[in-house]
Amino acid sequence: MGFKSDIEIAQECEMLPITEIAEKAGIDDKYLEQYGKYKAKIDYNLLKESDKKDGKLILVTAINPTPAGEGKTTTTVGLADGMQKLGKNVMVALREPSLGPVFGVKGGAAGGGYAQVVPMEDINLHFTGDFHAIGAANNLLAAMIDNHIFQGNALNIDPRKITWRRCVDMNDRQLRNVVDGLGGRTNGMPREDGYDITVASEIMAVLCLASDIKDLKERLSKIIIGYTYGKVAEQKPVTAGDLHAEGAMTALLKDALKPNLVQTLEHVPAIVHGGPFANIAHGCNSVTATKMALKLADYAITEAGFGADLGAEKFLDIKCRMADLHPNAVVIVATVRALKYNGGVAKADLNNENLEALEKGIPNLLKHVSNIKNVYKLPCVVAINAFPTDTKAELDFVESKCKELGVNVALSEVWAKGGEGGIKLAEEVLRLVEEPNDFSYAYELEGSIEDKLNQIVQKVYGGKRVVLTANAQKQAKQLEALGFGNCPICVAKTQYSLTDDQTKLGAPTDFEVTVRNLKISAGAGFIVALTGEIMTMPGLPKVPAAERIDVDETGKITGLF
Ligand SMILES: Nc1ncnc2c1ncn2[C@@H]1O[C@H](COP(=O)(O)OP(=O)(O)O)[C@@H](O)[C@H]1O
Ligand SMILES: O=COP(=O)(O)O
Ligand SMILES: [Mg+2]
Repeated sequence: MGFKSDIEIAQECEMLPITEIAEKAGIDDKYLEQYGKYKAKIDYNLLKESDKKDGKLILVTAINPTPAGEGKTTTTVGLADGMQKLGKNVMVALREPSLGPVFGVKGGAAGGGYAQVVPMEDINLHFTGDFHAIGAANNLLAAMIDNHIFQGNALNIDPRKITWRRCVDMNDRQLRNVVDGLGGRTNGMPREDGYDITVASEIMAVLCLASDIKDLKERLSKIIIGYTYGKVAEQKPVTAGDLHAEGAMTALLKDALKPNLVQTLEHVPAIVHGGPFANIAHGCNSVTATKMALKLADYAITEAGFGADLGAEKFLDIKCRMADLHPNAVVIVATVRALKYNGGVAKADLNNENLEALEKGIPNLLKHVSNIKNVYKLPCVVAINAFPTDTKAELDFVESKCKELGVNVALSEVWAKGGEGGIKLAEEVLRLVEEPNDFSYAYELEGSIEDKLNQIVQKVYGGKRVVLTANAQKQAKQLEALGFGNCPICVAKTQYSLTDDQTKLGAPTDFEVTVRNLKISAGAGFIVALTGEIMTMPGLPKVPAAERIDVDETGKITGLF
């Protein structure tokens, strides 16, 4: 259809110097640490030293997506640009992209079309080095664990019960399960090990929840890396603090702890920080980034990954609860292609008009709308993110169906038109944020781990119950005995389905969700529940996006999208 690519549009942008963006955001120079002309870090002491009243908090989530994603980041940016066109003081808070999807299937995470944050190549690649720092801290701890064992194992760590894994920010299935420490006595102790993608590391979660260096160090020290020898009842958790690793890890992370400042194509200030995925981790940008945007602007727009059953559930039940955040409105992004996908259309046929499949996919949208309105008791609007491949009949059908069903809806054309295409959505959001709301969690923290999982499965996913495997039942008992029973739960689940089976699309009911593993992220303060076949190290597709990326002699990158 001859559209400019995301990177072409981004590279055409005449960015403002980041000092001007900081000034526009009201960030005093003393809090700004420039990383070149168009990026900077913000000292989190700005939060401690500002007494400005917080602005309104808007969450952007979505229906269950196709593998390409439905435009939450794009809508977040375009909505902010639309609000700016209406004269509002607005900022966005986004996650940093991971190299996994950049070189894999989804591509970058800086938005798309005329609704992007820039400089998109920097943001999608090394940015300011935060993910490299997280990887180094994660792997320093891993090295110190194996070294402790090699040097005599004074803490009596059972190598078969080490729960800490190495990490790398790449989709590399080859590293999911490895045996290391080979080569004989002087080269370590042979054991089974494995790598997670950096965004699934607990260090990422800790960085996204920590408020300052002191809090970060305390959280890192609490990380449980494994258990000692002995029967379950006798096993003692071993922490990063037991290994005296927290100081060096904090040193590696001291700059990564500061949020990054960039700008949208229309120069709205954007704070981009932290990047956990929402299927295998908690899926939200850092608390500090969100709180800074709230402190600096009258409207802070943020996104949580994948569909509302994942990112929004964790944003609301984990992040908002831990950080005492109170959202004022929710935008649920829906697309014609994702509705058809949920209506059973194969990926290859998503560009063909199909009103019947659209209708079949609507129940997925209705389930997410019902969750936001009735479980979390928040006002919401469905943003139909218009794609160039959508036909007018399809767009009109979705909009009229929503109206017929009493669903608040606005067409969003921010990908094609930038802020101009987000004005209608912005006007509706500005109305919604003024409505009082009775924000509630899907579950209270008191109660057993199984009970909390049941409430998530029944209320948010629409299923019948959770089933814990024998291994998970044992782990639940151990975690409750260790005093972690009242932690919130971060469910690791496929993003394509409300169930734990990625082939079950639409809005299934009467299903069970099987939890195969429960692990405490004691530094982050939540329990991770692995369901179905979900893995914490994705793999590359048959034709990785990496094959289409290049750079010319002038250093100009092409193919990033
Ligand atoms: N309206 C649209 N038309 C065409 N492409 C779009 C549109 N919205 C988003 N995209 C593209 O879809 C992909 C996913 O968008 P993104 O905003 O990252 O979604 P999410 O944050 O939900 O994963 C990106 O490549 C983006 O450029
Ligand atoms: O964790 C996933 O995030 P996106 O849905 O923004 O890709
Ligand atoms: Mg996104």
